[in-house]
Amino acid sequence: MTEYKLALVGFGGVNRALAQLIAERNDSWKNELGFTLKIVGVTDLFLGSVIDRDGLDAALLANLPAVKGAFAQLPGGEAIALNEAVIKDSGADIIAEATFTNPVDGEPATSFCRWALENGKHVVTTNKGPIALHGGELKDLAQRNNVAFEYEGSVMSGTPVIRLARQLLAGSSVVGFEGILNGTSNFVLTRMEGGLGFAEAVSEAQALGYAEADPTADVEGHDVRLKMVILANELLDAKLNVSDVSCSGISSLGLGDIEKARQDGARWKLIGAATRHADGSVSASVEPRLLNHDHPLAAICGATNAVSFATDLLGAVTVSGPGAGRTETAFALLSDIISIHQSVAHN
Ligand SMILES: NC(=O)C1=CN([C@@H]2O[C@H](COP(=O)(O)OP(=O)(O)OC[C@H]3O[C@@H](n4cnc5c(N)ncnc54)[C@H](O)[C@@H]3O)[C@@H](O)[C@H]2O)C=CC1
Ligand SMILES: N[C@@H](CC=O)C(=O)O
Repeated sequence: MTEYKLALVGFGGVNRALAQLIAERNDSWKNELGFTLKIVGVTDLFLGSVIDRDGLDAALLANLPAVKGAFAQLPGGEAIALNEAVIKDSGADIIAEATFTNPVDGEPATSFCRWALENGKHVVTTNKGPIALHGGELKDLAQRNNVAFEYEGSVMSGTPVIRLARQLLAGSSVVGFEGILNGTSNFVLTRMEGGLGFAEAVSEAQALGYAEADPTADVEGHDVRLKMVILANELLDAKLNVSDVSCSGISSLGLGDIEKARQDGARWKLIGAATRHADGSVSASVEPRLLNHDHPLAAICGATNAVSFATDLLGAVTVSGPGAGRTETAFALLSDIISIHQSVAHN
């Protein structure tokens, strides 16, 4: 039976939910997936760090109080985040990176990924910064070190949209896509349709674990802009930088705009769209759009996301599913680990 040793970098909503899944389901994964997971290290700026090469108790970790320096309560634990030691010296085969997304330079997560890959460890991450800003370099580094760099959760949380489009739409010539790619802003717009104020709706999204550490990234479209770069570079063979994607968010929409749209039989949605042109160039944008009720994306409500791929051979192929959520995003990390297991087994 294969057992992968896992180190968790960042222990907020997503990696804590992964620890919970491991606590609840590791035994059943033996038969269902052909492997089990052992957590050998965890590190977090707020909670501190802990390493145990024999394996940490996943249930204990998942239920640890979220108080500063909490890992110091555990045998061998420290109140400070020894990120480098956990990544390089815990004996992990796989690093699950889920620290905050930095939309400016992707740090410190990009350095965490580099350390892991250079040291021969697979990386699974839900963090958009390293991929959107340094994806090419990290993919090359992974290849040179013969390890995997997987990031399914970086777009549409647990909905497997990257792998689906890359693998199952291969050969269908994807020429563009448009979608609702931020759970928080879609949730906020939906709650505002119910009469809730903007600020209250953002607070709810934060409490539910959907929002970024700084929710400005959600409501101003910056988060979708990173996702557009990731998807366009992955699927349209684009070489987009963040600054190539025009971007405006939903913060200027008030309850009056939402109500007016309702009376007109329409809905405001934050839409990311990308197109490959005849000369091979790709353009992409993020902006609020007024969609009539018969538009396929108009019915997508709450933290649900959807993306519609325009293909040469099939026409539009639309996928919808969770766009945010702790457990949903932890599932994306699991799906990355499954993919690593399948390629290890295949090779
Ligand atoms: N929550 C969601 O629905 C989704 C989240 N993501 C991405 O997944 C990542 C994690 O998300 P959450 O767990 O919700 O965020 P979170 O804010 O709950 O957790 C992030 C954790 O990283 C820790 N951290 C920050 N800087 C650090 C450093 N230098 N060293 C070690 N730890 C550090 C923080 O203390 C915090 O506990 C983010 O990049 C987010 O954008 C992606 C898809 C969906
Ligand atoms: N804050 C993001 C989380 C997933 O990327 C969102 O709301 O979509």
